[in-house]
Amino acid sequence: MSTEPTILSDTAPLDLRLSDDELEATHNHILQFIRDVVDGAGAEGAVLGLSGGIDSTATAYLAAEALGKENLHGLVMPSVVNSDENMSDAERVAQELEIEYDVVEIQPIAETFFDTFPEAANDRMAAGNVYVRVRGVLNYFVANHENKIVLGTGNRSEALTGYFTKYGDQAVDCNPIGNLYKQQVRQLAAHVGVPQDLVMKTPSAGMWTGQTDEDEMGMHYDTLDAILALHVDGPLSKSATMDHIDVTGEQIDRVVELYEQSAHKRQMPPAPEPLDL
Ligand SMILES: Nc1ncnc2c1ncn2[C@@H]1O[C@H](COP(=O)(O)OP(=O)(O)OC[C@H]2O[C@@H]([n+]3cccc(C(=O)O)c3)[C@H](O)[C@@H]2O)[C@@H](O)[C@H]1O
Ligand SMILES: Nc1ncnc2c1ncn2[C@@H]1O[C@H](COP(=O)(O)OP(=O)(O)OP(=O)(O)O)[C@@H](O)[C@H]1O
Ligand SMILES: [Mg+2]
Repeated sequence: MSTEPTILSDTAPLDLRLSDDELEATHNHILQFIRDVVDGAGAEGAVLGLSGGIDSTATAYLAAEALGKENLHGLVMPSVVNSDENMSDAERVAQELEIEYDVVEIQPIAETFFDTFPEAANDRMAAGNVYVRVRGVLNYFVANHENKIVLGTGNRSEALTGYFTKYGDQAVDCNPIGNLYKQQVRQLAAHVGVPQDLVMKTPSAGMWTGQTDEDEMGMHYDTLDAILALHVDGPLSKSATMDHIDVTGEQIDRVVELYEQSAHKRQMPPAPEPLDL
């Protein structure tokens, strides 16, 4: 088992960290994946949004290594709901990696949407999703122009719970860390040299002031990861899961509910079956 000491919380019900060999194999697999997607698209590199959070930071480190720093373009896109700390961390990541980056203030763009439907502008979720979707449009604006692909930063924990904005941060060409639970994203990030303060930063979708993933989902990522790995992805029944790890039936039910309610986000938009006319 890998020895990084600070990836797991003290109360983590399950240690999902990869062994050193598994971690290095995963690292190389993701580097190759990024190169394959870019080459397969005939593209000249990649664009990604930098939020100062661990998912985009880890993805940026991996992509800079896979593609070369000159082929990665970062967009830092602040609005009134983003903390200055996160935005300066995002710039710090770009500067540390020596990649090209732009800071694009998206508040005026979002305000145009809010002015169009003022009655929706005070709806925290609807308005928050506007920020997320505006970022997606800008990522593709730059990518189209520069013959680059858009790198997603989604991880497995988010994908299985639907914890992303449909056609927002999920509007991407690939998700290099998409098979890693959050705990494993932190582990891989530390492994590729991401500074420790970013590795252990509190996750936030940055859709409204003070939002954190764990408050909104109602549980710590280490608990979520454990239930996903054993019960949603894995074969253990609810009772067997409760026998194995220190989680409640309510927590398991909540995760299953998130998983089932978000099925539509993991599929292409459905259409009626063709009629046999
Ligand atoms: N059964 C169904 N079949 C087909 N479509 C269905 C549907 N149920 C809802 N929908 C559609 O989906 C829409 C709701 O989905 P959506 O628009 O995504 O919005 P929603 O899931 O309500 O909100 C997004 C969630 O993702 C979180 N998030 C967003 C962005 C980034 C991050 C992060 O971690 O950084 C987290 C955010 O905090 C929030 O909890 C509905 O308005 C409807 O259009
Ligand atoms: N202000 C922002 N500027 C640029 N990109 C952003 C911004 N906010 C979010 N994003 C993009 O949206 C993605 C999804 O956000 P998400 O919060 O899930 O990831 P994160 O911020 O990288 O990590 P964490 O989940 O730990 O906060 C980010 O990884 C980033 O690519
Ligand atoms: Mg974030």
